[in-house]
Amino acid sequence: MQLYLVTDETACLGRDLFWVVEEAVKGGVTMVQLREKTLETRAFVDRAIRLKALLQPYNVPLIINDRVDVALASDADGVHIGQSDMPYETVRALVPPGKIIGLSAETKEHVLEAEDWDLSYLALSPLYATPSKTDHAEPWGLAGLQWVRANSRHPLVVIGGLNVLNTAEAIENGADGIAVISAICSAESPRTAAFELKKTIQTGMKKR
Ligand SMILES: Cc1ncc(COP(=O)(O)OP(=O)(O)O)c(N)n1
Ligand SMILES: Cc1nc(C(=O)O)sc1CCOP(=O)(O)O
Ligand SMILES: [Mg+2]
Repeated sequence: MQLYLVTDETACLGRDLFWVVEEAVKGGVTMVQLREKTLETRAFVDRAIRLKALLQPYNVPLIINDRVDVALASDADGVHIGQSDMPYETVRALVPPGKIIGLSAETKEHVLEAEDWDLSYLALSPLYATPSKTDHAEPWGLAGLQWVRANSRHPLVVIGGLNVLNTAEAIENGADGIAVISAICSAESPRTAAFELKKTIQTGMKKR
């Protein structure tokens, strides 16, 4: 989850979502989340199955946002849940061992509660304000990220407003990975954008 692409068809500037994802993976994306907030269930499952087939040859895991049923139906690699989604304990009971479970943390209480849970990663939600998700919580900022790093045992992903200019500071302050929509989906070349982000992450890692 060093470079985690979250999909949003509306951010793809009219280009095919599968093309954008494959270009991004060729550029260095290491995990992909299918995030569909309006798609009906059957179309969501179909899209997940198609995306899984696309990602498999690259060994890039597919995560499904919100919907454990869609993750199971498509044999995705995992699920991402937020604070208004299915509770962690229920997800843990439904998802087979070995699958990825990621959780959004919006507050310090969420971070501390998650210490007892078997998570693959914790996402700081959001690091910075972003127009890509208008109902997001109060941004953590770098001071918040430092607090989470000091108080969480989980791998940390930051999401919200990440781009090539602020990725290094996030990594140097404790993030293990970044998750993005617009920095890749809306880039002229999703492949080049992913390549540049990945390079910045790796440079940031060497500095901590
Ligand atoms: C990697 C990652 N982090 C955070 C979120 C947001 O999840 P959530 O708060 O449940 O909001 P929605 O994305 O469902 O609108 C995410 N999807 N992925
Ligand atoms: C999907 C999502 N979740 C967020 C959260 O705060 O939990 S912010 C976000 C959108 C991130 O898009 P961009 O990279 O374009 O800022
Ligand atoms: Mg959600």
